[in-house]
Amino acid sequence: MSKPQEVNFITGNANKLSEVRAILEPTGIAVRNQALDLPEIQGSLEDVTREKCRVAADLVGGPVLVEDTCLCFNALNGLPGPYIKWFMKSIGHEGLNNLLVAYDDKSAQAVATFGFCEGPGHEVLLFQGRTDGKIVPARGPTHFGWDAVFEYEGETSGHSYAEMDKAKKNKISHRGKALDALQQWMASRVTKRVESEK
Ligand SMILES: O=P(O)(O)OP(=O)(O)OP(=O)(O)OC[C@H]1O[C@@H](n2cnc3c(O)ncnc32)[C@H](O)[C@@H]1O
Ligand SMILES: [Mg+2]
Repeated sequence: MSKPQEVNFITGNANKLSEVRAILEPTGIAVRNQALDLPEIQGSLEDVTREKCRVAADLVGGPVLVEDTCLCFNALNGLPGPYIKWFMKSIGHEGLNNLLVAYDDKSAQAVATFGFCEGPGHEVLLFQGRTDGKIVPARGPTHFGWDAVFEYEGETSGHSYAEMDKAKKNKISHRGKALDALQQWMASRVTKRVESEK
């Protein structure tokens, strides 16, 4: 019998946690949580997550899952990117729109990069998901970060993330896509373990 699947998701963000639970738990992966304040270095999206994950594994002394979210404006060569949290805090939804006033190109990409690490000293594995959209004046509930100013650019475009119901957002979101990749990797790991136990 293979062990039940579980991840210890290290985040202080309750909205992220509830999306990760809603996406992973129906696939049979239980999600535990520890809210630790992890350092977020300057660097590429991948570097930020890799370092966050390495530190989390050291602090916890066991397997951890972390995630870092970026919002990249194409007209600004990818900025604010990993610094979106600080931009949101200091200039808010209106400020994010104002950053693009001088440009016709309002397109943006939401990027989630998850890092999984077995424990201290182990390699960090990355799982990334990207969703295209554009920056619009805020529409819909404003309780989760920049959800209200990110308009999804897919089949059901015309809706901001905040205007979508959760199931819909999770299906097409940067986070949903990254977790699909994580879940596939976890499933293949179980298959390998079962084979090796035969
Ligand atoms: O503890 P951690 O996991 O680091 O949680 P955090 O809130 O610090 O999150 P990040 O460092 O990844 O910063 C990303 C910022 O983007 C926001 N954010 C993350 N995912 C989002 C989503 O799906 N929709 C809207 N805003 C989001 C989040 O609230 C932060 O302000
Ligand atoms: Mg953070």
